[in-house]
Amino acid sequence: MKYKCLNPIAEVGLNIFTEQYEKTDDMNQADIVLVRSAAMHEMEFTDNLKAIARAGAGVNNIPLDKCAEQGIVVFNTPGANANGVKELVIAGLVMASRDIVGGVNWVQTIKDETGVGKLVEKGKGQFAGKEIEGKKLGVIGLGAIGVLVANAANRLGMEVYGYDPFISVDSAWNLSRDIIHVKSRDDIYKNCDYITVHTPLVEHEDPNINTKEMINSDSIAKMKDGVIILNFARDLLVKDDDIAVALKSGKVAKYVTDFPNDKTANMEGVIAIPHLGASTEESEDNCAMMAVKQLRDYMENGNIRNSVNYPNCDAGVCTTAGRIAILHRNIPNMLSQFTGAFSALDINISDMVNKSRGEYAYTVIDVEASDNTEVVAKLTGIKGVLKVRVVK
Ligand SMILES: NC(=O)C1=CN([C@@H]2O[C@H](COP(=O)(O)OP(=O)(O)OC[C@H]3O[C@@H](n4cnc5c(N)ncnc54)[C@H](O)[C@@H]3O)[C@@H](O)[C@H]2O)C=CC1
Ligand SMILES: O=C(O)CCC(=O)C(=O)O
Repeated sequence: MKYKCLNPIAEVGLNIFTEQYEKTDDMNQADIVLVRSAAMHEMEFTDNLKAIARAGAGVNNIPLDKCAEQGIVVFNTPGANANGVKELVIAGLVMASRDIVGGVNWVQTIKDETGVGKLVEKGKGQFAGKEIEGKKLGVIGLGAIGVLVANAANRLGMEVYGYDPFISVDSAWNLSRDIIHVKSRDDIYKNCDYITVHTPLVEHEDPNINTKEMINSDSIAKMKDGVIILNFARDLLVKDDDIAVALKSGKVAKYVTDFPNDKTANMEGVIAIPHLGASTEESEDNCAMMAVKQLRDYMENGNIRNSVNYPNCDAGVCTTAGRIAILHRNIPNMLSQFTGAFSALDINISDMVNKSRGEYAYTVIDVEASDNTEVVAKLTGIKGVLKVRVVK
């Protein structure tokens, strides 16, 4: 089996591949792809491609529907880089409150003069700031990162407000009881001195689901004067032109972004970090290991864990002679056609697992026959079947 890495993937993860797996530079030869932030929307995928693993959380660089249509399972690695991002968000809170960046840059301008120590004591007043303790922080999106940020800020003495209409049970369990749970984004906007966004980028007509450009002139108008906004999620969550106006007027005191672009990189009042949230040894290792383990389980057993376009499915390890995995549409009458195809060829089904997610479904069938070439051809011809894999 061949794998291609579209971005550098930590060696400790790639080492989990056995000798059954071989690295390729040719996308057309790849059975599986590992990716971080590389843009995949314009790529064409061959029938050979079976799975893509995003070593990270955000999957907006991957065409999920196109992949699902081609029977390509897309995985991500939820939570594996959350601590790395949390730590940088805390740094962002402090950097936006104390002019650390301005001060450090200023020292570079005086470093060759004599009496630097005296100059520092004389000039440091221009970089004085505020403390974060006692201030109000609003966290929009209480997933793996948002929960860690909320709890850490709370431990640093901030009063933390959290908003997430789709919060998972796990996140709810992990959230400190001190976090003030609010029911609308507006409650965050009107109350908080600092606002940090930790949602995926979602474009949707329902404004409660949509996150694209959720920070815009309307939402900013509802915020406190001098608010500080942090964006370690995706640049398109914030409308750049609106933040520019708000920074100029002082309505927004600072905008900290991990996603500088042509506009924000040149904006006064912006602290621009070059997408370093997950760039730690630990996060990169965690993501790579999780991605490779999930890919191997899919390739070797047909199991799906942490997919973002197909249902999760655990069929365990196959103990019979053969295992066939079918990626198909979630429409009526599929299972009866599958079992009919096997019975027409007199093949006994030992076990079957069927799972669905939205428009797509996944069926794993264990059989007592070891040569399943004929039944695979039959299954492939069924309307609504997107891909058939012989796992064993
Ligand atoms: N700067 C960086 O290097 C990194 C950035 N990210 C970005 O951060 C985002 C969040 O990452 P994780 O916390 O790991 O993901 P996650 O999936 O654990 O959490 C996302 C949370 O957002 C919530 N959410 C979704 N739509 C919402 C809405 N309309 N309003 C409020 N909450 C909403 C979900 O319910 C979920 O709890 C990722 O999608 C990615 O874009 C993630 C990792 C690294
Ligand atoms: O791989 C990276 O460094 C980017 C991490 C990220 O943005 C994500 O996981 O969503």
